[in-house]
Amino acid sequence: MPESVVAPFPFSRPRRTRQAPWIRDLARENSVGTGDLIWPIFIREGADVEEPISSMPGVNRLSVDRAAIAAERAADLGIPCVALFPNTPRERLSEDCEEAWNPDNLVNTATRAIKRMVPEIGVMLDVALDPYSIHGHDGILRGDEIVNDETLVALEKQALAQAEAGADILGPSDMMDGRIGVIRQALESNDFPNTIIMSYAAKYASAFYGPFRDAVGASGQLKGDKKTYQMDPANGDEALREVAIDLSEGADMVMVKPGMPYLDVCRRVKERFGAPTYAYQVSGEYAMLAGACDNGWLDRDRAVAESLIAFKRAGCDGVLTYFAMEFAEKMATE
Ligand SMILES: NCc1[nH]cc(CCC(=O)O)c1CC(=O)O
Repeated sequence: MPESVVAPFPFSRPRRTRQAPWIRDLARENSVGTGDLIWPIFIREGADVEEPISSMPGVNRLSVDRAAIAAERAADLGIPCVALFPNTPRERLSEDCEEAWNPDNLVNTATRAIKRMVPEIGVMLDVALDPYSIHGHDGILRGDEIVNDETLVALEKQALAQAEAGADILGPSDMMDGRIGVIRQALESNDFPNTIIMSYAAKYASAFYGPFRDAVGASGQLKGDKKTYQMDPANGDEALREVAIDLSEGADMVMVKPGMPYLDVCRRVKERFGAPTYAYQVSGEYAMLAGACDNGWLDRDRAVAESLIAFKRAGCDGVLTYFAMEFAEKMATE
């Protein structure tokens, strides 16, 4: 930040540059557009279905065909990328999570369907085992431990199946140690040199993921918490170490998650590394805002826009947000 030189009042009157829309436009430091957004979509089984998620009013689980149509609409509105999350049928959950590397699982099938219908939109997939495990954890459970290195073997298989299906960005969201290096090595050795890795680098053990676990059907199962692998919300320096590790292992882009309660972390990450930096405005943040808006306590359009510009102001290059479509639709009509 350049040191600001400010004249004493009345020579300095900050209100001069706020007096009318044209001068506010001219003085504005940041902007957020549809090109900054990644839209997360929940995928479910079946055909021609859209199923509401009660803890995320306004968000639906879509069948693969509906997801492809939605992705086409997103592309038309200028959204560059969608992120897909599966609501895996119960009978496909297991201890070993082999559904995660099934080439025909929900997200891989949806990726192929979207890439066929809308080749110009980016598709991002989460690399993590929680939507496939019977216990809802992001790794393999042995006794009461989430075992790191055995999980890496599973994540590698999952990542390769996703790259094979045509995913453009892989988003390891599991917080195992060493996973970026393993996945990058596997991609290089298997002729996927262009697959992008957006690492969930600073991912906190947060209360704000509750509605997501509902959406993917993992809330019932989860035993205990994720504190042995996700970060302590009290820590900031540790986030910088996590980001440093992931970049040094070959991540192209990094993410901070959740978003709004961690804007300080976004700022520090961007300033320290200058890498492409993203925030995930997570399900609980969506639920909080949507709930207040639905009750008439907040003006939805304004609250959503303000929440998104905050990420840009904090230094993020983009945001994963469940508000992406409504924001894009609003922008298109303005
Ligand atoms: N590893 C899975 C994953 N990927 C994205 C989210 C949360 C997204 C959201 O809350 O919107 C989670 C949940 C978790 O870690 O428990």
